[in-house]
Amino acid sequence: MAQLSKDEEAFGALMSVAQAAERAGSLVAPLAGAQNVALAEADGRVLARDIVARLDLPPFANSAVDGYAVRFADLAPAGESRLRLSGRVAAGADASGTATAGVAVRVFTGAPMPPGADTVFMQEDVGLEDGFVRLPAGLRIGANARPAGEDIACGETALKAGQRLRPQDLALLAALGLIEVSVHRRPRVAIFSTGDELSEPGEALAPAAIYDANRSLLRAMVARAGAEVVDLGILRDEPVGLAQRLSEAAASCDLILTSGGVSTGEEDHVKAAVERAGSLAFWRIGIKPGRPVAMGLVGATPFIGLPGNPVAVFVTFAFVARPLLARLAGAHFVAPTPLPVRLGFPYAKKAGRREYVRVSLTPAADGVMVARKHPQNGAGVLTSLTRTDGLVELTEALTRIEEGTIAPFFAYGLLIG
Ligand SMILES: Nc1nc2c(c(=O)[nH]1)N[C@H]1C(S)=C(S)[C@@H](COP(=O)(O)OP(=O)(O)OC[C@H]3O[C@@H](n4cnc5c(N)ncnc54)[C@H](O)[C@@H]3O)O[C@H]1N2
Ligand code: MOO
Repeated sequence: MAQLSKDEEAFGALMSVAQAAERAGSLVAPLAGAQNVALAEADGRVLARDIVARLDLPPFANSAVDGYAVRFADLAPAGESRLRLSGRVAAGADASGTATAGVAVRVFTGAPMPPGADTVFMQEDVGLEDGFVRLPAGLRIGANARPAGEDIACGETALKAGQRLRPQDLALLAALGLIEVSVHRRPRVAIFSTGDELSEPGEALAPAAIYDANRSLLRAMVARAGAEVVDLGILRDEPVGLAQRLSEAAASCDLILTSGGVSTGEEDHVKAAVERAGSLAFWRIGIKPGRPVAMGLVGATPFIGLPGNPVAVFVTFAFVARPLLARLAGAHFVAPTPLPVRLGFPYAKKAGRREYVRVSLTPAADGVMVARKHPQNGAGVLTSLTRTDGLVELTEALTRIEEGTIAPFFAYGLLIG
């Protein structure tokens, strides 16, 4: 608690993650400008307009199985029926001239239903003898037949503007016959690392230097979030040059992300540079790891200063930057849904901040997944991210969490899509 009271003395109560998200959201508006892209290029893009189905899906009633189509009314009211076999309709064939009164028609999966037929018996369930088909009792009317429009009806909204297109959305658009869609322009996101201690991978490592890991992390996270990456390299710890580079980036990008240099040390120059080139909206929020995160504007371009520690970069990108990026991209941000897991450890935390704990999952005898805390929880330990399955979220009000408590778990896949 001593640390918390010192924090409060120095900085006042920390802004919550939710308040920070709201504040950040109020500073950015969705980008103007849409473009048409071919379906083959549309994965991950954000729809600029609603898509209305211009045909029924499926477009015609068809058989869901290989079997025999009949008119339900021709079946015996009780017990087995026996109908003459007449006609054959394959997928892609024209069924319009096929007679169905009092007969069973051979059909295949995807074949149009012969006119008047409403029910299909699976071939495994029937008996064949001398040009007749024996049909067991018990099938309901409409069984194994797919009516036109059962998936989506002509005139219905198939996908809404703001949907970030996933593989299954692309399949739906293709099934509706579309070859291109109108999508929002992708935000251009400038990425900088800051710090005199940073070397580029591939270069010789100078004394007291480390290789820049955060730009690789951010490049991939930004790209997976559907934005265009503008990698601007490493900025040195020097406020005037920093402000200059930030202003240049603001002129050609829609969002600036930096990592490092946002804490309290006198070598942490990023906040001062942002104040020189624009304005700070907030600094420090109630999140761990990642507390020193800063947000502001450089000119009119939103800026997020992520902390330097790589785990803090991961967490603050996922929970602070990603919702803002979605808003810029014109997307409906769907907050990832955590799943319940059982904590395999007790935990003590400070009130007033949201903590994300790196955990690995193993199933217990009762089938519930048990979360085990990674032994190293330093915000600079990259293997704590590579050797675990995801993050357990412990919300602001919690202080003491007992082993066995059910807690929300975010698999990494939910945070980097
Ligand atoms: N007196 C205080 N010290 C610190 C505080 C505090 O409140 N008071 N906060 C701590 C927390 S929490 C974090 S997180 C860090 C964040 O500080 P900065 O954003 O100023 O980050 P740096 O000091 O520049 O770097 C922190 C750490 O991360 C390494 N780093 C930086 N960039 C990269 C990169 N691109 N790739 C890999 N590693 C990177 C850097 O070398 C440092 O070790 O501050 C705490 N201190
Ligand atoms: O909150 Mo800082 O991000 O861990 O170490």
